[in-house]
Amino acid sequence: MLRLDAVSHRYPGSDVDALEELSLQVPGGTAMGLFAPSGSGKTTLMRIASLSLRPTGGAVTVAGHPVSGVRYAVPRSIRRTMGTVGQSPRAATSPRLSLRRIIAEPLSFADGRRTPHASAYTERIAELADLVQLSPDLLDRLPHQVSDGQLQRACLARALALDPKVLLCDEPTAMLDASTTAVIMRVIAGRAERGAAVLVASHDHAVLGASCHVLRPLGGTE
Ligand SMILES: Nc1ncnc2c1ncn2[C@@H]1O[C@H](COP(=O)(O)OP(=O)(O)OP(=O)(O)O)[C@@H](O)[C@H]1O
Repeated sequence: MLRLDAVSHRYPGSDVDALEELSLQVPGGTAMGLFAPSGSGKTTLMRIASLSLRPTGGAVTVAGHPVSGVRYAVPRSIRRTMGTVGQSPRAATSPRLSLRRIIAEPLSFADGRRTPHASAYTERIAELADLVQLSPDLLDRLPHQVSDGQLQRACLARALALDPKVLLCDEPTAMLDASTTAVIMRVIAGRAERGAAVLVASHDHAVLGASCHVLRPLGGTE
């Protein structure tokens, strides 16, 4: 479960809040769609929810653990239950890693390896590629050798590699065609059916409405 209580954020040097006292709760088994027009603070919120940005006010709780302390962290065991997908797969991947190694990243790091090690996870990578409908012949290509949609499928496979209990997606289908959008949103919604707390932010109401049980506007009431 993911919970945000009165979370606010003001960037240094700014005199307005990018995000103002937002509270929401995403229970396990729920896909919540957050309808968020451009500039409304969607990315700020998703960075806070994924613990990559410390809010200037309010509190975040992941799976019952309040996030706190100097490092603003949760125990590694909890951190590993969180998966994230961003809007730009190119910004989220190393250009030097094959898709196979990109998917192997969380599996490798969870096992204490310092670099992604695909050959140790052949079966799991094949299973994840199948889930996101990424054909096996693409797995040995580098990011510049595949389309944005194919790379985003690899990013989603990577986010699902450790079976996350919380899945956070910031505009996961921005710039993708309709068929890739449908696959990606179906897989994301399927994760909620398997018990995860899923939060998807998008400016596209139709995309959210087709896949999320709960829809709410950013800044609106729950
Ligand atoms: N690093 C930053 N420093 C100062 N202001 C920022 C910074 N990042 C974002 N902002 C401001 O915070 C507000 C919210 O930005 P955010 O990126 O969260 O919005 P968004 O809803 O994701 O928009 P978009 O869909 O256009 O990416 C905007 O007014 C933006 O200009």
